[in-house]
Amino acid sequence: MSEINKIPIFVKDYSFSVKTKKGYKTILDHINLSIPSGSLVAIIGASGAGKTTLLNSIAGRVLGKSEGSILFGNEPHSNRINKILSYVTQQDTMNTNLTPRQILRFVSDLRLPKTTKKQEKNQIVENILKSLQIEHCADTIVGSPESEIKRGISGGEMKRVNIGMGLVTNPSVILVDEPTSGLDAQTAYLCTTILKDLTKDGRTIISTIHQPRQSIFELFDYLVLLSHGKLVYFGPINEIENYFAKMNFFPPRNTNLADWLIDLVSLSEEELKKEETINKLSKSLSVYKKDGIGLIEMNKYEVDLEIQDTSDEFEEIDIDNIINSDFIQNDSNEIIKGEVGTLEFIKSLVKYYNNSNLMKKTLSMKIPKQRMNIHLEKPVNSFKKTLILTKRGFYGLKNQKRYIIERLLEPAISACLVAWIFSAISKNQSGINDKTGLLFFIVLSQMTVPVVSVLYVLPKEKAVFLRESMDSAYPTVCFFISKVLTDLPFEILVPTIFAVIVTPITGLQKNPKNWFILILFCILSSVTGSAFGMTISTGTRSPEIALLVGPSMLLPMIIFCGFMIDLNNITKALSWFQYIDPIKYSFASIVKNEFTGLKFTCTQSELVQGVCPITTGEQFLKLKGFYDVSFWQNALLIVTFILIYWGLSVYFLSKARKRETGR
Ligand SMILES: Nc1ncnc2c1ncn2[C@@H]1O[C@H](COP(=O)(O)OP(=O)(O)OP(=O)(O)O)[C@@H](O)[C@H]1O
Repeated sequence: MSEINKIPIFVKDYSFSVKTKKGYKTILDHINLSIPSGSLVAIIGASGAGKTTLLNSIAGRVLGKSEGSILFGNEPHSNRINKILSYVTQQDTMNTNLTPRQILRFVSDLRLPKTTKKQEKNQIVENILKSLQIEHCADTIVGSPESEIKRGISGGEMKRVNIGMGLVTNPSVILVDEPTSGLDAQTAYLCTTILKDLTKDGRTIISTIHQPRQSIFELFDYLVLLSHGKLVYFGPINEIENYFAKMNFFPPRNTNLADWLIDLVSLSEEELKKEETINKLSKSLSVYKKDGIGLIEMNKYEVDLEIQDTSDEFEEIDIDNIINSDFIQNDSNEIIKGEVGTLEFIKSLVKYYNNSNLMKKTLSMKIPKQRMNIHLEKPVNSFKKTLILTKRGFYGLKNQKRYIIERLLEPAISACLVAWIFSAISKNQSGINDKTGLLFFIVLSQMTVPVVSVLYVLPKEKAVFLRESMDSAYPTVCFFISKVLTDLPFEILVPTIFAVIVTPITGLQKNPKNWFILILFCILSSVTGSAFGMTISTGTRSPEIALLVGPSMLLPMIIFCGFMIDLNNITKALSWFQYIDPIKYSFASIVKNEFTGLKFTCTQSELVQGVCPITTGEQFLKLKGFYDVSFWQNALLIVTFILIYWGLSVYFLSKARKRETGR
C-alpha cells in the first residue's frame, strides 16, 4: 500500500483556451495558485466561470491550448503523478448491479499492485466503507435512485461509494467535481466532513462546489474564486471577509458567504448580454494580447471602431512585471472601479487581487527542490485484469436473477409462439414458402434481439469504462474481451433454447447433423448481432443516435439476405451488398441445411400444366442459388464479420477513451 505523499500544488500563470469554429476561446486566464499539502480547497464561481476546466486542468484531462504550468511538488503531470492522484467525477458512474463492497473490491483487484495480498485488499475496502460510513449498505445492490424498480442505496450513499472508489489506491491528491450536487444539506455536510478528514494525514483535496451552505463552506481551508476564467480570490477561507472589507465590501448579516461572493463576481443580466456581444466581437478581432495563447491568427474580419473599445475590457495584467517590481501594494491602496455586476467591476477585482499581498504570498511560496518519492509498484497484468473484469461482469449478472430469468424466458416464450404459428407446415408447395418464412424468422430473431440488448446495456457499461479509463485502470481491450466473454453464455444459451423448442414442433429436420448446423448458425447470428450492436453503440455518441442508426443499418441486411428478394433479381449496381451481408450467410446455410433431402408434393391447384414444380429440396435450393452453399465457408465468413465488428468496436472505444481522457 502506497504511503501518502504530502504534495503542494502550484498553478503558475496558467491559461487555457479551446479552439472553436470562430477562433480560440480563453477559458482560464493567467491563474496562479499555491496550494499547501493537506489542505481542502474549494473552487467556486458562477456557472461557466471555469471551475471544472480548472479542476480538469489540474487532473491533466483537458484537450486544448495551455500556457504556464501546473506542478505537483516540483513535477508536472505525468503517469507517475497519475498514480498518486485520484479524480472523483460528479456523476456517480459505477456498476449499479453490484454492491458497494463488491464495487470497491473489484476496484482494489484492478488498481492495487499485484503484490498486495487479498486479505490486505479486503482490509482496505473495509476501512473505506467504515470511514465513509457506508458499512450498513455495503451489501445492498447499488441500483439506481431514479428508478422505482431498481432502487438500491440512496443518492448520498452512492456519492460516498463514488468517493470510496477514488480512495482505494490511497491517493495523495484527490480532485473532486461537485461532491455535494444533488444531496440534501445533511448528506452534503457529511460528504464534505469526510473530505476534510481525508486531508488530516496530508492529502491535498481540491473540489469544485456549487452553492455550499455556510457550514459546509467553513470546512474548507482555501478558496479559489473564479469569474469568467479569471482569478478574483485565492487565499484562506478565514481571510475572505477581511480581504473584501478592505475594499469596503461587507456581506450582509446572516448571509451565506459563498453565495454572496458568487453574486459579487457575477455579471448582471444586462452585462451578460453585452458580454455575449463582446465575446462574439473579440473572437473576430483576436483580442488576445499575450504571446502563446495569443497565437490567434490576425483577423480576416472587418474592424469596427466601437468594437475595438469594448475588446479592451479584459486587459491583461502583466504578472512578470508584478513579481519583478515593487508594484505590490498594501491591500488597502487599490481602488475598485465600476458598479457591481459590470465588467469594469470584475476587471477591477482581478487587478486588485493581482496587486494584493495574497497574490504576493502565492507567488512567493517555494517549490520543493526534492523530487517526490513515489513508489511505483507493478500493477496486475492485462490478462489478470481481463479475468477480473469478466468476473465482475458475471457478479453483476448473478445479482440480477430477474434479468437472467427474463433473458432465458424470452427465447422460450417466443419459440413456443413461433412453433405454434408454424406448427402446421405442409409438405406441398405452399409449405415451401412457410418453411422459408420460418427459417428467415429464426435467423432474424437470433440476430436482432442481441442488437437491441447491446444498444440498451452497453452505454451504461461504456460510461463505467470511460470513468475507469480516466484512472488508467485497464487497457481498452481488457474491457472489450471481458464484455464479449460475459455476453457469450447468453449468445449460446438463447439460440439453443429457441432451436430446441422450435425444431420438433414445426417439423424441421431432426437428425443430429441438422440440429447441430441449425444451432451453430443460430449462435453465429446471435454473436453477429451482439458484435454489430457493439459497433453501433461504440461508434455513436449517444444511445439515442445508436437506436436510430442500428435498425436503419440492419434494414438493408434484411433485404439483401435472400428472403425478401431473389438474389438473382437484384440490380447489378447493388448486388455486391449481399456479399457483405452476414444475415445472408446464416440464412442461406440454414435453408440448405433444412431443404437438403426433403421431398415436396403438390395439391391439385398447385400443379402447373399437370406438373408439380418443386418436388425436392435440392430443386428449391438451385432456384434460390443456395445449392452450392458450403456450411464451413459461410461459418468462416460470418466469423470474419464478427471479427471486423469487434475490431471496429475496440477502435471506437479507444477513440472515445482518447476523447474523454486525452490519453
Ligand atoms: N471544449 C470547450 N469548447 C468550448 N467552450 C468550452 C469548452 N469547455 C468549456 N467551455 C466553456 O468554458 C466556460 C467554462 O466552462 P466550465 O465547465 O469550466 O465552467 P463551470 O464553472 O464548471 O460551469 P458549471 O458550474 O456550469 O459547470 C463555459 O463557458 C463553457 O461553455
